[in-house]
Amino acid sequence: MANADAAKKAAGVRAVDFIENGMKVGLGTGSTAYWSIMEIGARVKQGLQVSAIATSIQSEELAREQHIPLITFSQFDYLDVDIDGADEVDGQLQLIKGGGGALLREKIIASASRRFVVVADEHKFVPQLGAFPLPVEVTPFGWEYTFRQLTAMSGRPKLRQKDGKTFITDNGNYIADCSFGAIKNPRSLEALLNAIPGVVENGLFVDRAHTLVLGYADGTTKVMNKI
Ligand SMILES: O=C[C@H](O)[C@H](O)[C@H](O)COP(=O)(O)O
Repeated sequence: MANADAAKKAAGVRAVDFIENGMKVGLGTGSTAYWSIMEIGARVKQGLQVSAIATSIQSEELAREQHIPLITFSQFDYLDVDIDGADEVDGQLQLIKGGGGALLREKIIASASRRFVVVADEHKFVPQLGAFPLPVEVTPFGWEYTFRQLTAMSGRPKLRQKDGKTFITDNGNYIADCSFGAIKNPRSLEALLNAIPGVVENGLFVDRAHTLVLGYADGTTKVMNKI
């Protein structure tokens, strides 16, 4: 296993220790959350009882393969724990997410969770957010106008492509990958972006994470809690 994968696996597996019997759980998206879903599946086979909701179609399919019982929003008021990855995380546990395009469902599920545990390899931990392009989910209707608004904010938006086509999110929207440079005030940028009518959501997760599990290439982990 490559070093980065070992670090992701270590974080993803360790985070599952926060799940107790009977809990309602949010399942994240991406190559780190993958390991959490696999570990939850393994523990379900050993008798752990959980019910879960996924942050993407991809993770939902993986959960089904792992025989993890799934629930819908009509079946719960809140989730006990959400375990999800990040593209960048700073010392205050503020995040950039959405590298896989799942940010909207991820933010709804993080918001519905009493405890949001972020899993990441050591390279995701940064002194300041902003080197990773900030994903912004926009409606296809009027996207060119919305992009002009993002450009006016110095966001330098790029329409995300995949396999030579425009990338479409699970919600039928586009992604603008933006470069704002170093993000000094994530809270205000998150709010300013969401004030643009064609913006559905953006990948800044401010004051949402409670716990960070960082994984290292040697298989060790470090747990940090929001102060
Ligand atoms: O949209 C994708 C999510 O926000 C992922 O959790 C994030 O991109 C991190 O993914 P990975 O663990 O694969 O680096």
